[in-house]
Amino acid sequence: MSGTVRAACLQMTSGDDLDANIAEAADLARRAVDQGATFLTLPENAGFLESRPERLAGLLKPEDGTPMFAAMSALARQHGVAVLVGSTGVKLADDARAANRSVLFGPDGVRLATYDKIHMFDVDLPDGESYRESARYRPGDRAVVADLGWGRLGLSICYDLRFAYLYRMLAHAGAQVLTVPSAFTVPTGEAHWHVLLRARAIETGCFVIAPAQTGTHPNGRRTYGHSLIVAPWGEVLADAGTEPGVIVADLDLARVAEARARVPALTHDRKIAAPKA
Ligand SMILES: O=C(O)CNC(=O)[C@H](CS)NC(=O)CCC(=O)C(=O)O
Repeated sequence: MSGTVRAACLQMTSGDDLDANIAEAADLARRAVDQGATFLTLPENAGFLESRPERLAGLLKPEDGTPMFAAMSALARQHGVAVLVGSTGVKLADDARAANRSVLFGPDGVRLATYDKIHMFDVDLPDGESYRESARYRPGDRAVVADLGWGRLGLSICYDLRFAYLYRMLAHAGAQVLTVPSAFTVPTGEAHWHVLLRARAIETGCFVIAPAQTGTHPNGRRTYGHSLIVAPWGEVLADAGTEPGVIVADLDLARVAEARARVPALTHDRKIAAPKA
């Protein structure tokens, strides 16, 4: 599959008001469509960014009752564009924990793929920030690719970015574009965000599209912003900075094959023995 597609990252500051988050996403989506984008991506926790357990309980709904999914399916159909809801928390029937779930809608509004975040952000940062994502969310255990008319996507979410094997697996499964919707912390974003995203693009010869949360959220969290679109050779095509807004870039799918022809590292994997302890 080939051709050129205009992709957009919708950079948001999501809070705990479901309707307000949908309104922000819809406003940014219209701006992206006005700029000619036909593939729209929303960040992690686009539906709500809320970790306080007493509030979280009221926000979680089953996938088919999740308002952000319903709204973005309708918007996709209305504008005839594909929309990736980077993630929202989804209540599960068979687990007290929720899923941190990405859903992709095609231009007819039909759901094309569902991905549950695999790697849980259980981290204590030196500045005192502490996260226990696994207390609230059940990790996924399955990598996911999805086909749009113009190419194949490999899905991931935020902290997954630190696990290169996932992206290599997605590239070997035929992905040409990797999506990394995120809500990165400010200190880890400053230190690692751009270099990790560029590394994943370079290692796999894929475009990388990383829509991000930004700013200060109602629960007191701060996120790094800098939604990024990276080309397969590693160049940054667009960077959203720190304000909410939209960035777009044209993805020429021929550049995937070009980057992989220049350095065919993806075809040079080896089976190796582990080191002796
Ligand atoms: O907790 C919430 O409110 C919403 N969840 C998130 O924002 C998620 C899980 S805690 N954040 C990350 O994965 C940040 C990863 C990151 O920053 C890194 O890898 O450095």
